[in-house]
Amino acid sequence: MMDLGKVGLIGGAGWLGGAIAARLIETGRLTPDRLICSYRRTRPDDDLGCAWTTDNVALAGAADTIMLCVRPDDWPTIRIEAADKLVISVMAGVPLKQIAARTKSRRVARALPNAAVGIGFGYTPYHLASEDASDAARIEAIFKCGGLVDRVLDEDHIDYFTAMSGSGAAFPALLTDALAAAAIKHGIPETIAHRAAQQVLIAAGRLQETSGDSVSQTVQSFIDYEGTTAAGILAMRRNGFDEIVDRGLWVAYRKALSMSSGR
Ligand SMILES: NC(=O)C1=CN([C@@H]2O[C@H](COP(=O)(O)OP(=O)(O)OC[C@H]3O[C@@H](n4cnc5c(N)ncnc54)[C@H](OP(=O)(O)O)[C@@H]3O)[C@@H](O)[C@H]2O)C=CC1
Ligand SMILES: O=C(O)[C@@H]1CCC=N1
Repeated sequence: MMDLGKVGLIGGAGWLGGAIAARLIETGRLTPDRLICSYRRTRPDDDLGCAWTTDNVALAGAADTIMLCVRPDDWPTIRIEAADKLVISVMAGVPLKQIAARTKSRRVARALPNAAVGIGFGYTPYHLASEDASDAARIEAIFKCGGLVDRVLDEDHIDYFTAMSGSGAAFPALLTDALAAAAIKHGIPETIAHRAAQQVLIAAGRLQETSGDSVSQTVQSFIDYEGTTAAGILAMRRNGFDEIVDRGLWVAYRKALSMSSGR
């Protein structure tokens, strides 16, 4: 197993930073003495056993790999020097050139996990500025603790994935909520409608995982059946379902691009 050295998470007390920290320890990928996390206001009451600090400069000095897990709005307040260290940002929108300029590191990467990394079902695309194979292996070793990982060669694709897979359960939940709302409108009691819709969502993920089919094949097999589901799918598509999803992701992607001051 690759030795990751010391890993420092700036913003390790947050939603995503906390999920990554917990996963690194729970899977045994890092021993607690190899993990340093920083917080701003409140030290989390956790049982990870890692070191906690409010001093990001000290964290950057002690860590071999530094992960930036603060909100894009807080990025301007982070002043660290990290020459020769691997710096991985999970921040939405902040471009690599800004991260390299601010940290003085040439070993910079962007990764875009989603919150499901905390339960090992995340998806993390990453983009690395250099061709350094050992840095790529290091990034993959970190994020494979939390699910699937892919390298993308175009930084713009990280911004697109910020909107798409970065939203994690949000868009499937949105569809599920719409299913429940439609059933409620039809007169089905609220608790039953939500219970039914939620079970459909959970089963969809599990079936997809075990069937070996792609989602396109799943949709097509229902269309080919030519029953009630096919009628519903075709009506949703005729009414702009695909265009609405495409438009929503485009707006979220543009929002990601707008989240950094320097672009
Ligand atoms: N949540 C998600 O699913 C995803 C998030 N991201 C990205 O990950 C980043 C973090 O998001 P998320 O975890 O949701 O946000 P949170 O607000 O939950 O966490 C951010 C954390 O950073 C802390 N923080 C801010 N400034 C500092 C500082 N100077 N030193 C130490 N800690 C600091 C905050 O502390 P305090 O509470 O005290 O302000 C907070 O605990 C964002 O850039 C986001 O775009 C990317 C993909 C998915
Ligand atoms: O909603 C957000 O801004 C964060 C970043 C990517 C996914 N969630």
